[in-house]
Amino acid sequence: MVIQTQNLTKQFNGKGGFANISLSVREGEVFSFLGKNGAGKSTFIRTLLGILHPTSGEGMILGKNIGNVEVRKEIGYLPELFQYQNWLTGYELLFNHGLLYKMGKQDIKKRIEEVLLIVGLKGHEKKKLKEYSKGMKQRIGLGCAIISNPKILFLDEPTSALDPVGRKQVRDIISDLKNQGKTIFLNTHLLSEVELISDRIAILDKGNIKKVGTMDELIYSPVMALVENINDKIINDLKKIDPIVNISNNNIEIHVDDKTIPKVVNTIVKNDGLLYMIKRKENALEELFINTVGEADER
Ligand SMILES: Nc1ncnc2c1ncn2[C@@H]1O[C@H](COP(=O)(O)OP(=O)(O)OP(=O)(O)O)[C@@H](O)[C@H]1O
Repeated sequence: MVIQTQNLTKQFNGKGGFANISLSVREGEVFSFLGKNGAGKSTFIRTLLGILHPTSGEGMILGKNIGNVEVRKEIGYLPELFQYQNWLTGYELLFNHGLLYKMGKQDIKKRIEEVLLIVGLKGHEKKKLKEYSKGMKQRIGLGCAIISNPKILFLDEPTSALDPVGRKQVRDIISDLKNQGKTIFLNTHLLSEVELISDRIAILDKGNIKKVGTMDELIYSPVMALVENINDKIINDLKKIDPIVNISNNNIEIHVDDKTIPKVVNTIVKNDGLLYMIKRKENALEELFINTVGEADER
């Protein structure tokens, strides 16, 4: 486990923050923290980074207590709404971050070349940040987070302010970093992002963890079929595949894995059902999220 917490709590005069969080993050996984505004996501990351002092409980990163100076070198952090020094060039920003990590100048220069390729900004490094688009700024922010080639990356809402193209670019970089073996802890409230890149998810509500698991563990997303001529034979045969198959009007809702879908299709068609469409139900994560945290306003 690269990150481990035990009853970790951070509150501000007994309020806000998060409470009694016990979780483990495995090496090389993308772990997403999902929660509404004000759920406590940023406070959790800032506590793990040692920026905030915990109220109680324990946290370990790479086997050392949170806040340990040696461990900080192994951690990259992209804060939410990172403030860019617009008068600097991309190159200068990366260079300054290298200095913050106390890297040697030659090492920084070498690493900047690698980083520019990873974040797709090669050729743009001499431009001032004020000329960068939002997406480019977020990517140079990611570049700063990985300048020291850290083992763990904490990314706080890295895609929230971006358009779909910018989001995909950042998502692709996150996938590449995961493929390089980095462990990535991601804060987000964008459910679509979570579905696309996370290995495991924790849902946080008002400072408490409500659910943790893989997508498959958390979401049971049924397959929906639109069928005319539903008859007893179809119903009986489908019940043999899934005893709790749900049928209403022309809709069939059945719980099967992908490999079983052809069998469902075959059962419908061979019994004279007219199959117009079959697909897995969408928004399953959204449903789970809303059922877990409710629709009320933030605290
Ligand atoms: N320095 C602080 N002093 C007092 N309360 C704080 C402080 N920082 C955060 N809080 C409170 O702690 C709670 C969690 O805030 P936090 O910023 O961690 O949430 P979040 O899930 O990251 O939200 P967002 O998505 O809006 O960034 C909120 O109620 C917030 O008002």
